[in-house]
Amino acid sequence: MIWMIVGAVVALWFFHQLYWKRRDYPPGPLPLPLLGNALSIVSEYPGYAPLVRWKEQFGAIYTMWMGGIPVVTVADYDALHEMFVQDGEDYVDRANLSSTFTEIFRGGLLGVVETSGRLWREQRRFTLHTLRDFGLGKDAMQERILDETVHLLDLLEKESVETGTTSPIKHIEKSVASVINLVIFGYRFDEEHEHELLRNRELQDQLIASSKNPMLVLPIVLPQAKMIPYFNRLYDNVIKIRDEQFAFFENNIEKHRSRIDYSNDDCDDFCDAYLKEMERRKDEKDSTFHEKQFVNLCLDLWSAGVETTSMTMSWGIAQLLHHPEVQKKLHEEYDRVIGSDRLISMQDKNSLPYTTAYINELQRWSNIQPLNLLRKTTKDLTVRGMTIPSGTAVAPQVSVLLYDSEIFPDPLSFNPDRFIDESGKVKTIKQFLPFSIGKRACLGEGLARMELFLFFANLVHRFNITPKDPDSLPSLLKTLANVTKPAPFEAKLERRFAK
Ligand code: HEM
Repeated sequence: MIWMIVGAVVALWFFHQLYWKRRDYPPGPLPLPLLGNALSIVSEYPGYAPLVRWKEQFGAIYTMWMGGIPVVTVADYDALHEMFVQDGEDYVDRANLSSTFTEIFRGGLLGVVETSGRLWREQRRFTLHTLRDFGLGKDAMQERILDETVHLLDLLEKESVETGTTSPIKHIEKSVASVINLVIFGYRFDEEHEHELLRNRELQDQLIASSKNPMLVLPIVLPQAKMIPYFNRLYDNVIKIRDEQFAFFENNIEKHRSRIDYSNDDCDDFCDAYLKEMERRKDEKDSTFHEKQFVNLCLDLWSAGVETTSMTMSWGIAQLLHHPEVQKKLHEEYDRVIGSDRLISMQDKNSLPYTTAYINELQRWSNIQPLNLLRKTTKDLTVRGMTIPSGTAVAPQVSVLLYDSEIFPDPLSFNPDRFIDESGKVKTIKQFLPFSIGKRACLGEGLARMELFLFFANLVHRFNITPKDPDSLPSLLKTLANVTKPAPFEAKLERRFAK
């Protein structure tokens, strides 16, 4: 008798796992109990292969399961446009899969990456508008980025001359972090301030190491566990790291506050602009502009902006070492169009189509976010005859488009010419969407595009870049991280023009 009951329970459980819980969503790969389809992604890291395979099997819209959570995945251009542009408001909210973690680490649903509703709208609009006023895409921003680019090139050259080679990744990360810090707080990580960046990096590493301990989940989901000293120590350690990370932003905000002049509208940086907006709205009921929100917004601009941009740049140097023929074509373009050792600026961009094609191909090939951030449906929907309930997590999986062999034949090979048309101009390919699509598309796209262009155009214009050892080129394997990351490598730089 007991075995019949056990058998019935097991059968019911399988019926629920394999059919019942999946019946309201678009079809997709069979999820494993508890793990969902996460194992396929992890075992075929960074996950492009299963995502592409499932598209071929189930079509443009399919459901994959991350643990017990269904994620409706959208993986073709027409469907992305239909859903995220034409019906953008239906998918405008962010899915938050771990609200308890957010509450503890951020002090609430704050910032811009994880938020939704009025707070997100006001903060995103203000941030985009303010970055534009500071010259995102205009001269003031270009001046800052060019200045930082020159610092970076000098540093790479100095190391290469002194030691014979340079290890570019760590210098690139510092430079990209300096640009974000210049925009937010008005200073770069020069010798006086470098220790702040180093400490931030240490804290980030410690946070990642602590969150790998599965025991940490207990005091987070069950506060009473903090009465046991071991769990209390684990929890306290994470809170200490968070507080020190926030203190970096809070100290900078305090310094700005102590010297700000609220009587005029001029702003030196984003922090000035934010504090003035806070002051303007101080009598507003439920204003979304307050210090805790600002600290979280700074954290978001840092975490969304630094790794993405610096890893794309690092992949770019690795690919130049693998493809001397690409470097040769870039040099020919600079010799023909620029014709001297002057700095290249955004004004030159339209005359340098091969440089743009190279950067496009770099972003396509490096495909740095295999799994995109998740959005959430704001109501019950029917798309192409399939139902998607309100509140379902939805992923605009642009990484699948970047590796679609019908749009980009032989997608894993690196070939900038695929972005050049018959007349030698840059080819627009609508499926090329590295910054995603719709209302939640990347907020830093303008800044990132400018950084990538100014960095690569000036780097390749100034130097011949060769491998340390021609028989041992950098690995192109993507290592496990938030975004796809190259393993450390070295390169030799030689000036193309005498000093
Ligand atoms: C090569 C560089 C970059 C790439 C490839 C990239 C890509 C992306 C992608 C794919 C998203 C997700 C959009 C979605 O939900 O579908 C995103 C969001 C975001 N990015 Fe970027 N990004 C880059 C650089 C930057 C920079 C430099 C900043 C900041 C200064 C930034 C700030 C953000 C923010 C704040 C969001 C969240 C937007 C929102 O939820 O409204 N990103 N980015």
